[in-house]
Amino acid sequence: MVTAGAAPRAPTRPTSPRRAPAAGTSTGPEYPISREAGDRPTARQRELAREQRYVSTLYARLDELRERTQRRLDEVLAQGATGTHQNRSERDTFAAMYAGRLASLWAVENGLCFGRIDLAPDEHDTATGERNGTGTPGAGRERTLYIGRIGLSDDDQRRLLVDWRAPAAQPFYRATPAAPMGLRRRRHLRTRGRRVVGIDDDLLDPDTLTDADHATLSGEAALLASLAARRTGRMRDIVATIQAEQDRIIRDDLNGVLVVEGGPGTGKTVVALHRAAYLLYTHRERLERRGVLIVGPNPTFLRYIEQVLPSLGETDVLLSTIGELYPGVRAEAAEEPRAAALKGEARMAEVIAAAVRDWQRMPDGPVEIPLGRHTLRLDRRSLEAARQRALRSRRPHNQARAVLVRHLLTVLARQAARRLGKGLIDETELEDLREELRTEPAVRAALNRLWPYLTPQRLLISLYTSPERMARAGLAPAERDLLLRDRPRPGEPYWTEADVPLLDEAAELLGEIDEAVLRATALAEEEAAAARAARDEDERQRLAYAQEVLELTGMAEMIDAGRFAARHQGDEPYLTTAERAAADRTWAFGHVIVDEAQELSEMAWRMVMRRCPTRSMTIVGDLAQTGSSAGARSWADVLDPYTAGRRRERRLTLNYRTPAEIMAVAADVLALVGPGLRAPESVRETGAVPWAVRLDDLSGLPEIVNAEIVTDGRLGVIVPHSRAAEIGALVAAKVEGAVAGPGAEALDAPVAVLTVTAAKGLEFDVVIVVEPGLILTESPRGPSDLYVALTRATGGLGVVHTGPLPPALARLRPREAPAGRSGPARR
Ligand SMILES: Nc1ncnc2c1ncn2[C@@H]1O[C@H](COP(=O)(O)OP(=O)(O)OP(=O)(O)O)[C@@H](O)[C@H]1O
Repeated sequence: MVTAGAAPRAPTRPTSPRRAPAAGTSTGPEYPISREAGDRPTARQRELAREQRYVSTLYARLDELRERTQRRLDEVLAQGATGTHQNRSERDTFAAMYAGRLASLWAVENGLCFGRIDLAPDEHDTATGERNGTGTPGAGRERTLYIGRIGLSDDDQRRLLVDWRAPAAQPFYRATPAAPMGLRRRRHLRTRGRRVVGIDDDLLDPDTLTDADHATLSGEAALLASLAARRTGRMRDIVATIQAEQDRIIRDDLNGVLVVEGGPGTGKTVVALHRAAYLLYTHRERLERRGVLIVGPNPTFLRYIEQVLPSLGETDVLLSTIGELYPGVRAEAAEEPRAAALKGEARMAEVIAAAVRDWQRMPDGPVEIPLGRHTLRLDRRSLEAARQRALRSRRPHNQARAVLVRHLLTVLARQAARRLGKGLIDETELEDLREELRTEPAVRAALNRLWPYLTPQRLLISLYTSPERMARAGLAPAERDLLLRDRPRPGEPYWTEADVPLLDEAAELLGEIDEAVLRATALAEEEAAAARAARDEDERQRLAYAQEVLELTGMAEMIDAGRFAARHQGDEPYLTTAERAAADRTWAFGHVIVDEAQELSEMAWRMVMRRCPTRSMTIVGDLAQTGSSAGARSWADVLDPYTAGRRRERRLTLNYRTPAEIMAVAADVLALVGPGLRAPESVRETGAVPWAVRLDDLSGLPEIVNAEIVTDGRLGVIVPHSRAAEIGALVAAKVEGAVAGPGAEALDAPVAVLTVTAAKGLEFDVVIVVEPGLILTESPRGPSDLYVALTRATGGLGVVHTGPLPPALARLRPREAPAGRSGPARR
């Protein structure tokens, strides 16, 4: 997995996941008849032992493949760094291939096999389109296929395990009693490490139930156990429990724009990630070459989801925020939401274009160039003619400069010839004179002033620091005030997330500058300092990554991290597609997935669409959760300009995260977002009633947080933006292990204090929302923000407030404040 703006991270060796206690039966919309397991323990144990034998065979095969791959890798590396360039590059390619394969084989250790389907006699061919399965062979008899994270076969090409993405596995996710797709039974295998610890069966043809079948019936147990499991701070894959409505989206066609809408917790993110894995599996060749990009709302969210794809065996996908999509720029500065909203408006494209044109204006009077005893002169007409030629070339600014320069050098050369007393000169003499003049410092300086080389950074800095330039680019006085800034100061972050699409837009209009020219025109001080800082950080991360990969693949003793990292850096076949794409602004991806897509501004969409000219995209979001004032109000508004109205829309309707008790509260807030909006239906209840505590002041908050901490789980304290620093400091000081603010640390901490923006897309076992009244009123999208905050919990929800409780939260059950903290709870 590669994260943009940072060096790629190595897939990590999975650790043992936390397992949920078995859950009881419930009736879900897509699930067939079910009964509680365990009433015939002996039959059940026999079944467990049978499955254990099979699963052990699979792990033995996995071990064998790992050993084999490791041996091949060792052989390639043992050849050493000798031979021709071609030999070396072939060896590197093989080494990369084996190292990648090895990483994938390690990544599937946990939950290697999680399911099995039994096909009714003679039905298997039509149901699966597959020639063979495993288990009992022979025509006219029941066939069994085991489903797992990857496909495995033995040395005679007999299939042992079917990859969950293969067509043969589809009935495992889609079959229902009404449409059994040839299945008699679907079995979920629960494993701990390599041990099979549980079996849950869905019988799709109840008429054929045998006595032994009764022992393992349990229906939705696998799903409910997974939903009730404690959160670890990292998203897990759901490969064992994908639901039918989700599976249809995961396996949807690669081409065209697919929009997936759904309320909070409906699995949009997790489905999008499984779709990426499915598409890579099904269209491997196309997508491996062009790559897959996943855009997420913030770096913390990307850390939250980054393990999902490696756990599905896919490590070569680029994860990026909008702010990280411009190579070499770190968008780390904060800015006022109003400024960000303005920068996000589509008309900024015209502003940037006007800002470029502003640099292409010619002076009103003539330009005089002293040259020894003579002075050459470019009059207004020649200047304008040169400019028109450059514009007519339709090349980007930095390339069109060559057209203008050539024209003006010709004018100057003719003039110089006349001054030197030469009459008509031929083409060769003219060329010689042009080249001579080109190297004259005075000529170069004059041409540079007329049409300078521009980097996107220089263009934007010159715009933001000059009200005159902003006015000429079409910005109104109030808008200029909003955007006006000082020049960058060394060591201080300058670029904001909303600047990135503008830099990208500018880069399109300006075009590349020759490397040599860039060096010669010496970057501005601050740009050079920023570039150096970025390079040092990249270097540090690259080394850390290299070390991780080497350890993972057992190569650490054969090659040092520095050399490995250097090889990654160069233009070597060793670079993965995602790594190459991350470094190339103009890379066109084979498929782009945008998560929390409602947050993207119009300018951000322009940038994302440039990365995906084929428009093979999955767009995932919920308009009711839009928090950014630059975000979307309708999909048609943001997508029609690029898709000509052609897009497929799918809806997810069930909420797997938030229990019904919490959704009832959230639904009242959703009504404030828009009348008629419907919250998704929760698949479970917990019996825990959401509560509210009123305090006189927030000094009592840490005590409440301490009382709610979940053993081995995660608690999120969600706070208003304007009070984030103060409340974060208070909780971090008084609650052990609490972390204030976003970042990987917040994900790993037992308690994280976050704003709604930072908590977007995340989830916690328990959530405490602080000062909901302020969250509602402090931004124009306040109701959406509060809706997002309330729907982050998988278990408990509490609200702590000092002012009156907003009427929309009337369903919360009032709770006593801790003794001495305030009087009795009141509304
Ligand atoms: N089929 C499933 N099996 C097990 N868990 C699931 C399933 N579908 C979703 N979940 C779980 O539900 C939770 C919510 O999923 P996810 O974060 O993808 O939802 P979302 O629609 O993106 O939510 P939001 O819009 O609020 O960010 C996650 O913990 C996810 O693992």
